[in-house]
Amino acid sequence: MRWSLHEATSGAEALESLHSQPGSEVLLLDPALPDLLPAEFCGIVEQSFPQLKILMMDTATCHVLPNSAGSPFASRLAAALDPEHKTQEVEAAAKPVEYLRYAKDSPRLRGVVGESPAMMQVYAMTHMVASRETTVLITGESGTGKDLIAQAIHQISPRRQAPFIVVNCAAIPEALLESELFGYAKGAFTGAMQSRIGRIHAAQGGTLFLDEIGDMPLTLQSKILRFVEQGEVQRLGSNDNMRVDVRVVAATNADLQGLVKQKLFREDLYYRLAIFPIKLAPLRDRDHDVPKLAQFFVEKFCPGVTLTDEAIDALCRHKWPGNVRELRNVIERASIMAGPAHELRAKDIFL
Ligand SMILES: Nc1ncnc2c1ncn2[C@@H]1O[C@H](COP(=O)(O)OP(=O)(O)OP(=O)(O)O)[C@@H](O)[C@H]1O
Repeated sequence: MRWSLHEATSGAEALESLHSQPGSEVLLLDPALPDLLPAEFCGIVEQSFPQLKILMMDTATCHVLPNSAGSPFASRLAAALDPEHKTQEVEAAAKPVEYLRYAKDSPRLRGVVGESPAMMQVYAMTHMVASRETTVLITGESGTGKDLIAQAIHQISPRRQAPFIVVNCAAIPEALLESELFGYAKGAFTGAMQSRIGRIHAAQGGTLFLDEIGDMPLTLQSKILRFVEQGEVQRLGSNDNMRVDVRVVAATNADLQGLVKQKLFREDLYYRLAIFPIKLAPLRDRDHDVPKLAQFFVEKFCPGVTLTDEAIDALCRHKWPGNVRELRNVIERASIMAGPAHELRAKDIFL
């Protein structure tokens, strides 16, 4: 049987390589990564590539560490790699226990509520990536908080003093999106009386948040790829390439991989954006967060008012197809329905 082998010199490079080689089976990890803690790295791999078996190398001895393989193939490889055959009987998969501990201790993000394991992992990953230049792709259903996490990444990054520019790719008509993003030179089209910089330029030194990236027209994607990869932008109607220093965070609720398969989204752009994916779970899968979130929104819309136990029960029973946004709207409405009362009751809540 032939194997193909891909080498990476950093955690980010390894993640990029894994994304571009779907179906990879085994990862041989030298834990001395230059950019990520091994526990961080294992946590990301666990989330994005649950099928992948990790073999951890002991850098000093070049042995594969015991208990680090989880499939017959991984065990065979471990045995073949380990001259003293120390790992022939290894069984358990490399569970990122250390990583989960790290996630539990991770500081919260300002204005972001939730203590479910899924949110703790989001906090850990946000803190991990914020200080770097890495492109981040935030995924999750509508209303799960992608926008909020994108802002948090910027707020705790070294770029926080510079602009955070949001472009909603679905909200800007296709014909205008290129000039909005890249700007235009005088005379580029009828009505272009003077040159204008685009939103990419406006984010100089800061972060550009490309929301609903799945709606980026195919015709513009190669230009976006060039900007993300090389930091170069070309204004509409101009041949000059201008260099920019902008970090990109993208978000989508679309199935980007599905769009790639349908040839509606460029594969190379997908892999470039998805170097560091952060996935937000739907609220129905983290229902422990519902009471805290509800209380948070009550404080926002009617400070000092409390939620009755029946109201909390009603909220916890709901499945929240619109996720946190729906919960926010329900509490806003309930706070109006309750009038001057000191508590929000189940009958004030319309689901
Ligand atoms: N964990 C959270 N804590 C506090 N507020 C939250 C949280 N998640 C979402 N929200 C709030 O819910 C609303 C929707 O969140 P947001 O706009 O970030 O979702 P989204 O995933 O970007 O949605 P869309 O895909 O529709 O753009 C916002 O008012 C946001 O502040």
